[in-house]
Amino acid sequence: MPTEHIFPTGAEAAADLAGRIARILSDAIAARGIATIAVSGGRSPRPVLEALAKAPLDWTKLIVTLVDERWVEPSSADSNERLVRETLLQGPAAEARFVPMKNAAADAYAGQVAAEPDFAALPWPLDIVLLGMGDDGHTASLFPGAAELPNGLSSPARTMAVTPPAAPHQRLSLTASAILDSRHIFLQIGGTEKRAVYARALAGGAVEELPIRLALCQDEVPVEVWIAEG
Ligand SMILES: O=C(O)[C@H](O)[C@@H](O)[C@H](O)[C@H](O)COP(=O)(O)O
Repeated sequence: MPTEHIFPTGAEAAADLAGRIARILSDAIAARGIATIAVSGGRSPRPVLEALAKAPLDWTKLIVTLVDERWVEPSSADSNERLVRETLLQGPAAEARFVPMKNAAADAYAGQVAAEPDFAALPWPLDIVLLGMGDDGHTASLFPGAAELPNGLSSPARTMAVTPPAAPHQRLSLTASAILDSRHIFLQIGGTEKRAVYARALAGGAVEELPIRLALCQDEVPVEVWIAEG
């Protein structure tokens, strides 16, 4: 059962989440000399990443990567890499080592072949995986109905390529096993629709129906959820 942190607004939830992330990363650096975080894209993480960038961390000891990426140029407004560079990797935080997902391959499938060694070489388990969730219950780029979903849920690889059934761009994504090879999973949700999907996911059922269940319906990795009521 996840630990829930409920706030009236998204801004308050984001500020609290950023503080929690900073404390865990600081403890990881103190304990192991290095800390790793994989962050999601989309709209929700922006205020968290902007607040985290201001945390007084030894950024030279931090590895930042992505939970998933749209197969677009990093200059694209749809790029998760661009989101991270514009929000988190600013000021002192720009000293962090960033491991991108997008590479020069023509598509996400060739891109996955090129990216996998870089992700396999990360110091697993990751300290934090920051997830979001779509209204369809997807997380990362593990989309219900995607042809690649069964592989994404079972593969021992760290990354997978996927063509979402109803979202733009091919994607590169962490697999379920990579997401679960972490010390902390944090999920950020807000709004009525997502809170309803979250409640359905918690009630149990097939992970293929609501892939967020891969994180919510397991007891191996501690999961905390930041819920904005507004
Ligand atoms: O690349 C992406 O789109 C994300 O990684 C994706 O999994 C996201 O977390 C959800 O789609 C929620 O997105 P919002 O935070 O924008 O609602």
